[in-house]
Amino acid sequence: RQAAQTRIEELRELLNKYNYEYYVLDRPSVPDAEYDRLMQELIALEEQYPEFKTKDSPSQRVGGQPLDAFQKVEHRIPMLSLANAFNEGDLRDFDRRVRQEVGDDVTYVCELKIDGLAVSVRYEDGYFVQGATRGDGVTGEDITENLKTIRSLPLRLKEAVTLEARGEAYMPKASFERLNEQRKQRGEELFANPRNAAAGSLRQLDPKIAASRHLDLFVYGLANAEELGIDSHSAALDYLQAIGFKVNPERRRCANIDEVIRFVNEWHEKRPQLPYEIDGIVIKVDSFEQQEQLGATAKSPRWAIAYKFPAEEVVTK
Ligand SMILES: Cc1ccc(Cn2cc(C(N)=O)ccc2=O)c(C)c1
Repeated sequence: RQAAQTRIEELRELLNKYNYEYYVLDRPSVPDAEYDRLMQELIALEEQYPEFKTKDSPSQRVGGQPLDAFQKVEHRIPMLSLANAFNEGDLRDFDRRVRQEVGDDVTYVCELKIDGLAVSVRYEDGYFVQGATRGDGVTGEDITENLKTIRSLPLRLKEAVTLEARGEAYMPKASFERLNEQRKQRGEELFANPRNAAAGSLRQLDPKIAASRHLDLFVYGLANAEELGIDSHSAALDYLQAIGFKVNPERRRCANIDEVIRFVNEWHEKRPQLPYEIDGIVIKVDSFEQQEQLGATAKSPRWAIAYKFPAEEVVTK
């Protein structure tokens, strides 16, 4: 019995590591069959010794019983929405307003705006405890069970830290094409785009359906960064990556708005090459002190803006 508990702990650590290598680093160190064999062993041992099953066990990712309804969740820190920019002039106006307030010594961070569903994920002592949709920014829906099926979401962080992260759950283009192909074969209604498919998948009460949709997640913010002594957005992103989250690598610190505009144009060009859809670029003032100085309107922060790409010309096949 003691041997079983030790073996279960060993398998749990090993499989969590393999998940991280495969889904976060995109660099598996073992063949899929090896992963599968070990997962089957863990599931069998947890069946035999349920008392040794823990909430960070990778066996929790295949989806449990369907829920009757989603519970409501109040976001301790509201999830703000971003004002939009549609052209270079809007970006220069944003930059002028920022520099009028905080002076010319300002650094921006540019990130790809993933076209998915904004979610909030809470961890206590390093363990994933709850995940919710954005909802209206203050009240969202508890989709913890569905988020557990996203393999790149760590069930346990590399540090025993209590935090709330924000991210975008999305469906990669390849998963979207495969899913619509399947639905077409079954004569079911097709999803219009990956964003709708991701939203529809996370709104399923049955987590086994969410698990079958191959969703993914990029984490892009830390709601309680300052509690953790972090002083800039770029430092928050590096920290999130270091403790085990999947953070989008195509981020860049820019010393001025001209560099921001170069980044925006570069990714407008390169957008079709990405394995996921983006609908623009998010630009944030990097320093939290300067973010504080700029503050927020009732709806959105004055220290960030979302540059929206024109809707991609859909080539109807
Ligand atoms: C049968 C089977 C098992 C696992 C996987 C994918 N995969 C692989 C690994 C791995 N190699 O470290 C880790 C997690 C995981 O989900 C596939 C595609 C098929």
